[in-house]
Amino acid sequence: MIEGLDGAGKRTLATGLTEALNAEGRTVASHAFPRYGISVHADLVRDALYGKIGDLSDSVYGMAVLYALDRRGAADEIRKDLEEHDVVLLDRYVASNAAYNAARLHQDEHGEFVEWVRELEIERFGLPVPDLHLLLRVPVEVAAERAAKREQDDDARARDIYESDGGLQARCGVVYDGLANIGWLAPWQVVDGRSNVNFRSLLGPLFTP
Ligand SMILES: Nc1ncnc2c1ncn2[C@@H]1O[C@H](COP(=O)(O)OP(=O)(O)OP(=O)(O)O)[C@@H](O)[C@H]1O
Ligand SMILES: Cc1cn([C@H]2C[C@H](O)[C@@H](COP(=O)(O)O)O2)c(=O)[nH]c1=O
Repeated sequence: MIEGLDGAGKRTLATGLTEALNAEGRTVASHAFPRYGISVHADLVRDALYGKIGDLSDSVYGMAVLYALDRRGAADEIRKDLEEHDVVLLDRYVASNAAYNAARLHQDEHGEFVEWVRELEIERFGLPVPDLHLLLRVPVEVAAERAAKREQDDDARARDIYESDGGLQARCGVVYDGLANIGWLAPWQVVDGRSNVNFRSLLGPLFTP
């Protein structure tokens, strides 16, 4: 699973890893969450993030359930991919829901919230437990600069309410670090994303989490 702040470079990392794995003769399946344009739940997430569904986005638990329903719809496909491919790369997964939405709550509520996300997505929805999280860590300012650059390259991609909230991104970075420290749900490997990532150096950890 590739995790990190908005604009951290997750999609770039997923592409680089896929190329490096293919060059080693490994087959790769990949998915990115939310699955905009693929799932009705993801499209509802997008509408909420752009303020098109009243005050739905104010509800931390409501948003988390929508993200989780999007993933639940992909569970069978992910399980099939796990059988048919050497590696399944997911650009955001359950940990995104824990990190981003915990970051919208008071710090005292974080522990209870991340446990609720685990219980909802893994136990009730039966989503596969990841083998490894790759946390692409970059300073918030760098992630924001990259997100802004990407916006210039693709003007159809305006910033959503999470992306435009620098405070949220900073708190989310702190929650991610906490999840990585306790090895939440699965092992975590922190990847320094400030400069170019050496994709080949990550192939070992992918097979020995
Ligand atoms: N290591 C890097 N150094 C410099 N620029 C980078 C690096 N990685 C990615 N970028 C650039 O930063 C921008 C955002 O990258 P990318 O789309 O991969 O991020 P992302 O984490 O998937 O974003 P989001 O979560 O918002 O979809 C792109 O313009 C990309 O080319
Ligand atoms: C999958 C997922 C995502 N989020 C948050 C993280 C981002 O700020 C937005 C949208 O994701 P994108 O990478 O910008 O397309 O949603 C979340 O809170 N919970 C999730 O499960």
